[in-house]
Amino acid sequence: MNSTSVTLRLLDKADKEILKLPRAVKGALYDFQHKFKANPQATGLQLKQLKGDNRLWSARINDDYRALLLRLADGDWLIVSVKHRKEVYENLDRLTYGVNQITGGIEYVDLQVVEESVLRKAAPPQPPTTAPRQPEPLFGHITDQQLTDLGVAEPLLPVIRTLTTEDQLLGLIEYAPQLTGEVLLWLFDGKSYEEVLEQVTAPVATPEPVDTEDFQAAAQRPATMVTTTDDALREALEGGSFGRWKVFLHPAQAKLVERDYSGPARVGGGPGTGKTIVALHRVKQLVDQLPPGRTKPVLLTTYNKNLAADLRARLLELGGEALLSRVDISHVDQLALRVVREAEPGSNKQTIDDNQVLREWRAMLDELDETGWDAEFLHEEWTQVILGQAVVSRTEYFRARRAGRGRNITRAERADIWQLAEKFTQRLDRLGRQTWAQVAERAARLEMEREQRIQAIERQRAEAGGLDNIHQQDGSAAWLRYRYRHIVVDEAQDLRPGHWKMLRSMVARDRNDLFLVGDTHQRIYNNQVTLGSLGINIRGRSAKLTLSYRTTRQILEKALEVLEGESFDDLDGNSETLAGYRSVLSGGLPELHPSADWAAEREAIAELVAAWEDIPLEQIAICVPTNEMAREVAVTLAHVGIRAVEIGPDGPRGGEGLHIGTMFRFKGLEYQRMIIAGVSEGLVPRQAVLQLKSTDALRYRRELLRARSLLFVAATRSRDSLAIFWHGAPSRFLTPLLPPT
Ligand SMILES: Nc1ncnc2c1ncn2[C@@H]1O[C@H](COP(=O)(O)OP(=O)(O)OP(=O)(O)O)[C@@H](O)[C@H]1O
Repeated sequence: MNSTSVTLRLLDKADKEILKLPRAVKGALYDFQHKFKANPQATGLQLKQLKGDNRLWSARINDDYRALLLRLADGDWLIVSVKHRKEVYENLDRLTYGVNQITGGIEYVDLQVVEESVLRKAAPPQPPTTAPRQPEPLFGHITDQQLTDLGVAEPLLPVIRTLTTEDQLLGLIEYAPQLTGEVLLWLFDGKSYEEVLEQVTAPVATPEPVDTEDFQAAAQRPATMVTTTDDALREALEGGSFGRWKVFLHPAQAKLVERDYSGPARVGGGPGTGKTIVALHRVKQLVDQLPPGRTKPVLLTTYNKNLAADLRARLLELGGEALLSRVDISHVDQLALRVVREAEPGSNKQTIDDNQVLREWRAMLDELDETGWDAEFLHEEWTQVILGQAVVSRTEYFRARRAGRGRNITRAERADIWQLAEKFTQRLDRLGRQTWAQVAERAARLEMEREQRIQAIERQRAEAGGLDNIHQQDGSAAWLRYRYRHIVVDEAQDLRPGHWKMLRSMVARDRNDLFLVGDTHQRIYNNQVTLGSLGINIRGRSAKLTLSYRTTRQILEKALEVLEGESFDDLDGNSETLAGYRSVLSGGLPELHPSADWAAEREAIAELVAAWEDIPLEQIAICVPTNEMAREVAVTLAHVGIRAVEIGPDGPRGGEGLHIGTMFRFKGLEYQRMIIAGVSEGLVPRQAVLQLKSTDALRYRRELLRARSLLFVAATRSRDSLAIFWHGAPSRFLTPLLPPT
């Protein structure tokens, strides 16, 4: 057989089995796959068909272990399992495989293994006290036909019928195909057949009719989660660093990554559903389709520096230096600043953050002895209405829309605000400072002008029958063209209107131009936009991910309660929900820790962290409402010898230790264990927000929503466990989590 024509793939879940193998066997498996690809018929491999089956084969890894392989076609093999020699032939009739009729993906089930796993989780027999009650089957209300229609693997139906406890169900799910697990858990959580069909099954169903005998076609479908790359297999064998996300995309994720979009596309979805993962794979997909070159035609951007650094690290993991060399990774403010500096090379203005801007507003109001307006209000009005709508004159400001701004203002008040805003702009200019909102708006204007020049050149070129007119080019003599071929945006919910206008003008309006991922439930910077009005039309190209890979079901349920009663948008003026949002991960309920006062709360936190001896410190994070509280917790921890590093705007400030910071800092991050501290009334939300209730009802609602979203973001950073601390009265947001009084 020709060695180059042999493909060897590894089925999802087989890699999990492999991770558990003894070290020596892993090494042998690595050698095995090389030998197999070179020549499956080599005598040492003892490749043989299993009795009574035309597709299942076994091959020798070493003296004791065998690989079980499906022969998909000539020279096309799929490893479905690795087993001890003795177990291969014992329960042959219990090994089943097939093509799922709904997803069209290949599924492999070892009934023996599933049943053992269910049994391990079964409750020990109870001593006969009173007449034992027959436990209710978990899925008595659903027919076999319904389960198969939902995509449950048929061979598992008899075992599913025996399930009576959640533990048994979790035992089954560990070894069942992915979709079976998702469907069963969602039904177990009380969702109806129709809901599951719509939210779990339909998104992964294959549109074309499935030929269940065509294994080769099935292997190509996203629902068959396989890896063929050597690197991925090697990493799996080495354990530890193996990132499953690099290889086994969920079919719903894969569809979004691979699709050809006729224009801008958007992917939403709750925390931990893999939006960032999808964005990274999308970048790779786009680069793979470009001709080779030395430029960076793809932009990957996100909200802040810390997150951009994280994207860079993950993209490097996914595609190595070759991929990185074609991608510009910048956070969106940095990008805007670059554009502004390019246009004003001599300028050395200092760019200041929101806190500094507010201090400047206050200082100015004090100097003017102006008590009629508060700094926060003026800052927002200036940023969102004046800068946000590029208002340049008093007359324009009189006409400007103030939707969503809360209290109405009279004409006289508008005149007053305009005057203060002008004074403020002059003051910043005089001080040699600018705000990030100003930078974003300037960058947007510059890029829009640039785009107009490009379009004018293109028009002229078209008129001249495709010939270039050198005089139309940039002063630098470089060809003036769009900065990027494709733009991918993470954390899209927090970008400002100026950012969007800038990005829109940086890429030609073409297929696959913009790809945005984000979750408006996690919006924490009050930058609500309607993309359509900013020239970004996502209609018909919007999708949602629903399966969380990070947060356990128990934490997810509680985190969602924090948001109850609020409504959210889809970045385009319509509403969006987290319907279908779920997890197949299971763990403990969030722990609740009340204390009498702040000092006692800090002691309690230190005590809990000290008890987590076996957890690496970098896998633990504590988030608190204010920077000062972060410092105070760090001091208390230091007293008991626990090192903490603060997360600043650019990420952790050096050194090793657990991470500590305000809730804002945890956007986009994840930890094994998470502590949210200081969740007291008056701190979450801040007292100042509560005071708005009587003065500015709309702003009050907006700030309340933002505070909820912050808590939601914090709560969904944890993979395994979440502990919530407070002192005095608990935050009003915790009410649904507290036991009824
Ligand atoms: N297909 C997958 N296989 C394995 N792990 C995955 C997969 N997709 C995502 N994950 C893991 O789930 C976690 C969350 O993924 P990611 O950060 O992309 O989610 P997100 O939707 O961007 O979250 P957030 O909105 O909270 O920032 C990560 O640890 C990631 O590695």
